[in-house]
Amino acid sequence: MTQEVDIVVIGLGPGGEDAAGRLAEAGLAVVGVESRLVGGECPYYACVPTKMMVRAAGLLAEGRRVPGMAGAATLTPDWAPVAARIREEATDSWDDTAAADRLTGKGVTLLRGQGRITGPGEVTVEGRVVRARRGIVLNTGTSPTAPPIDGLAGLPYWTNREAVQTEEVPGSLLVLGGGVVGAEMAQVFSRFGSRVTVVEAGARLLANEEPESSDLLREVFEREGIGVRTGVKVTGASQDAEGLTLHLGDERLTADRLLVATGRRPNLKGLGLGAVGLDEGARAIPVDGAMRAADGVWAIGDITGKGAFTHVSMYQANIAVRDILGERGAAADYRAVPRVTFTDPEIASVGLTEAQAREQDLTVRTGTAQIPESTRGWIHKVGNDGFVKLVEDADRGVLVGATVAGPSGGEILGALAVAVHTGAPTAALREMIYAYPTFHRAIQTALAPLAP
Ligand SMILES: Cc1cc2nc3c(=O)[nH]c(=O)nc-3n(C[C@H](O)[C@H](O)[C@H](O)COP(=O)(O)OP(=O)(O)OC[C@H]3O[C@@H](n4cnc5c(N)ncnc54)[C@H](O)[C@@H]3O)c2cc1C
Ligand SMILES: NC(=O)c1ccc[n+]([C@@H]2O[C@H](COP(=O)([O-])OP(=O)(O)OC[C@H]3O[C@@H](n4cnc5c(N)ncnc54)[C@H](O)[C@@H]3O)[C@@H](O)[C@H]2O)c1
Repeated sequence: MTQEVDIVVIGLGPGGEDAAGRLAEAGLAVVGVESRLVGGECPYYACVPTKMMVRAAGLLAEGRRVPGMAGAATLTPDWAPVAARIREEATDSWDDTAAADRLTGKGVTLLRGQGRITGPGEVTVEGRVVRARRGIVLNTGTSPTAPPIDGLAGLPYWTNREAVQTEEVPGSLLVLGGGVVGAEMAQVFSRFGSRVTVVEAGARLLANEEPESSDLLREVFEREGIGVRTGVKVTGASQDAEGLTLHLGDERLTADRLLVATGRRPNLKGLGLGAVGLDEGARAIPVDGAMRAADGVWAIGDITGKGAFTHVSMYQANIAVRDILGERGAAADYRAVPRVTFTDPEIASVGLTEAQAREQDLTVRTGTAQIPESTRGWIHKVGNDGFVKLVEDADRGVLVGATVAGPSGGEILGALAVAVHTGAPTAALREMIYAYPTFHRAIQTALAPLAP
C-alpha cells in the first residue's frame, strides 16, 4: 500500500521533530519516521540528562567551596537522586510516548522504524511505501563511534547512552577521548567520587577550542584530581577481574568502567542517499543556504556537518520549514555558532578561534582578560578560574570570535554572540557601559588591547 503525503521527515531529532510539527500545523500532510525515540539523542542521552548530571556535580563542587568562605559543609554525594531525575523527569524511563503524542497532536503521522529513500520523493519504512509530493527532510543525526583499538569492540564499554543510564557511580573510570563529551562526563563522575583518568590521543583537551581553554581545563581537572593523559596512543584494550584496561604500549590503565567518547558517526548508512543522487559514503550531507541537499531533499542537524549542536539543528529546521512553505528569509549563516562545554569553568565560544582567523588570512588582533583579576572574579574567589578572549578582524574593526571560560561562561557569551553575529564595531563595544561588578565586565578589559 502506498501512502501519499506532502513531506516525509526521516529521523526525528530536535530539528526534525520541530520541522515535522510546524509543517503539519501549517496544513501540510506530514509523515515523521523515527527508528528509536522521538526527539532524538538530545533529550534522552545527551544535552538534557548530561546537564542534569552537570548541575548535580556543580552543587557538590559549590558545597566543597564553603570552607574558608562561608563556614563548614558536610557533603555526602549520592547518585540516586541524579539517576532518578534523569529517569523520571528527563526521559520518562526512555519512553517517548509524551513526545510522540505531542507530535501526532500537531497532525503528524508517526511511522516507527528505519526510513530509507527508495526513489525521488519516495521513502520506505519497514516495507511501507510513502510518496512525498513536496519532498523529504533528513534529520538522522549521529551515533557514538569507537576507534579500531585491538580488543575494544568486544568489551562492555560505556558510550554516552550507557553513562546517562547508570544507576551508580563507578569506583574508577577511564574516559577515552578528551572532547566535549569526555570532558563533561569526566568532571561529573569525579565530583561524585569516581577516580577518573581522561585518555586523549590529541595534544590537548577540547581540541576545537582555544589552546588557553584546553590549558585551563587541564589545570582545573588536575587540581580536582582527574588524571589527564594527552598525546597518547592506545594500542589495545582488555578486561579481567581487575576491570577494564587500556594498553598504552607497555603501560596499563585499569578502571571499573570505560567510557568511550571519541566522537560520532553520521547515521547515513542504509539511508538510500544514492537514490536521490547523494554520496552514500560521505561524512556529511552538503546543503545550501536553504538546507537543500538535492531536488526535493532537505537535510538538517548533525548530518550537515555545520556544528553538532541542538541549537544548530533547530536553527536549520526553521530555515528548511520556511523554504518548504515558500516563505522568504535569510540564508543559513554560521559565522556566529555558539558552543558551550558545560564543565566548571564553562568553556563557551562563538565564531572563529584565533588560529582559525589566522588561517583565513585575516589581520588578527586579540585581547584577553583574566576573570580572577576582574573585580567580580576576585570577589567570587574560589571557583573563579577563567578568562575572556576576543578575536578581532582588525581591518574591519569587528569581532570574528570570542571565548568566555569561567563561571556562567555560556551565559556571558550571549553578549559576544550578539557582537559577532551583528558585526558590531569593536569601537562601539568599547564605548558601552558594563555593569559593575559583573563577570561580563571582563569583556571591557579584553577590548582595551584592540584599540587602534
Ligand atoms: C553526551 C552528549 C551531550 C550533548 N550535549 C549537548 C548540549 O549540551 N547542547 C547541545 O546543543 N548539543 C549537545 N549535544 C549534541 C546534540 O545531542 C545533537 O547535536 C542534537 O541531538 C541534534 O542532533 P540531530 O538533530 O542531528 O539528530 P539526533 O538528535 O541525533 O536525532 C536523530 C534521530 O534520527 C533517528 N534516525 C536515524 N536514522 C534513521 C532512519 N533511517 N529512520 C528513522 N529514524 C532514524 C535516530 O533514531 C534519532 O532519534 C550533545 C551530544 C552528546 C552525545
Ligand atoms: N555541551 C555541548 O554542546 C556538547 C556536549 C557533548 C557533545 N556535544 C557534541 O557532540 C559532538 C561529539 O562529542 P565527542 O566528545 O564525542 O567528540 P569530539 O570530536 O568533540 O571529541 C572526541 C575526542 O576523542 C579523541 N579521540 C579519538 N580517537 C581517539 C583514540 N583512539 N584515543 C584517544 N582519544 C581519541 C579525539 O582526539 C577528540 O579529542 C561534539 O562535537 C559536540 O558538537 C556537544
